[in-house]
Amino acid sequence: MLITLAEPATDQPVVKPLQPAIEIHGVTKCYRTRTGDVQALAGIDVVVAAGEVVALVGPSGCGKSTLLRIVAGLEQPDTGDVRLFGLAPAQARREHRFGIAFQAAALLEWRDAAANVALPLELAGWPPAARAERVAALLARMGLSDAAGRLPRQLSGGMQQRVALARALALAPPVLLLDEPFSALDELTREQLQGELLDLLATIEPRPAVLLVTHNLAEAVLLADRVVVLSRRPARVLAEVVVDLPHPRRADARDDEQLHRLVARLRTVLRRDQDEVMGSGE
Ligand SMILES: Nc1ncnc2c1ncn2[C@@H]1O[C@H](COP(=O)(O)OP(=O)(O)OP(=O)(O)O)[C@@H](O)[C@H]1O
Repeated sequence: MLITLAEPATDQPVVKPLQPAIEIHGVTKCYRTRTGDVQALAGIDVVVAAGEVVALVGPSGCGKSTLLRIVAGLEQPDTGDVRLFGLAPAQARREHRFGIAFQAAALLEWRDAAANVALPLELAGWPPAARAERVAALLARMGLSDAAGRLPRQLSGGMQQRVALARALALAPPVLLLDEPFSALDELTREQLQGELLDLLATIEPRPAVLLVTHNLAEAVLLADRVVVLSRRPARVLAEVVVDLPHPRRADARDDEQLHRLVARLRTVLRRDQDEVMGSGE
């Protein structure tokens, strides 16, 4: 079944069909700390097409979240340029061009599930009746209708992440930024949510472009159309691997031999990078 989570927004400019969803060009970032400079990103170029799912993988601390935060306009790059459908991140945020979800669901603890999902709609000035209808549809889509009135602390970790995803999707953004959305969950719940995200992406029309940060290689391959492999810090792009598993994908594709082969390929790229560092005596 195809569902339309996209509400016709009156003030949303038309998106040109061939325009990339996300363009990251020559982005560098250095954090200045009391104990010295931390060079996080060393010239990153990544382009994500409309409707494409791209996973960013790399060693712990290499700069994946930094890059995602720069795309979201939460950090400024030192050099380089980021555009979402041609807009700078701050403008893209004002125009509700992206939704974002993090590892910790980051829900407002005093608001129930429905009110958390409603937040972006409130900020965008939706009238109460339209808001309520939209929130009910989103909660139903995430299997959370019975939990609408519960506070975050009354929800399991998986349910909290579902609420966070529903909130990120509330304004039907054409871009979804996901930073380790499932990594705080136990393995079974994580697999369950991966399956739900696959279903969601297969049924949302039009499909949003997704930039997904994960350190889990199997998750990257299962969910993404393309995996961008970042090096150890300062991060640069080591490889881009196209995931040619068929669509629509189901969660049981995780047992697919082709998936395992792709994971092995990613691991080889990362290991080679690691070995270079060891070889250089660092
Ligand atoms: N605000 C900050 N100030 C100083 N250093 C920072 C800041 N944010 C991140 N860093 C440093 O920048 C580097 C990249 O961090 P980042 O969180 O982007 O990596 P990551 O690849 O997402 O890590 P992980 O996989 O462990 O989540 C790390 O060395 C981190 O300690």
